[in-house]
Amino acid sequence: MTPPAVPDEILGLRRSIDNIDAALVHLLAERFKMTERVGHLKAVGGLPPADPARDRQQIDRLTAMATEAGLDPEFAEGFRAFIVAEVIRHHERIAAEYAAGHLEGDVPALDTFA
Ligand SMILES: C=C(O[C@@H]1C=C(C(=O)O)C=C[C@H]1O)C(=O)O
Repeated sequence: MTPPAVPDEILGLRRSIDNIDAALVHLLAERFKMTERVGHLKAVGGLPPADPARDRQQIDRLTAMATEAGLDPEFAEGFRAFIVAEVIRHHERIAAEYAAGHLEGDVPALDTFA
């Protein structure tokens, strides 16, 4: 049996969902450019990849924002933790590259328009 046709309203909503997904991908790409540079600056400055105090601030801020926005704060925290875990992996790799002498002290310029 063929399923019923997808109603026009759902098709319209999907166009907006696609736009939002595109914005999320672009925002995440920009965020990773910032955190990549933070990773270089931390490695050169002798700072550890993870910063639990900064994490605490972000959890408190995002939990409040999510609650205010009507987004499940547990979901928001899971999403934040997922991204930060990936950032910390990047920072550990960058630090290891400096430690192995594969990177010198020149921190690559921030390229937000690439
Ligand atoms: C990017 C940083 O490094 C880590 C990653 C963070 C993030 O992705 O927001 C926040 C804190 C750190 O655990 C930072 O210290 O700002």
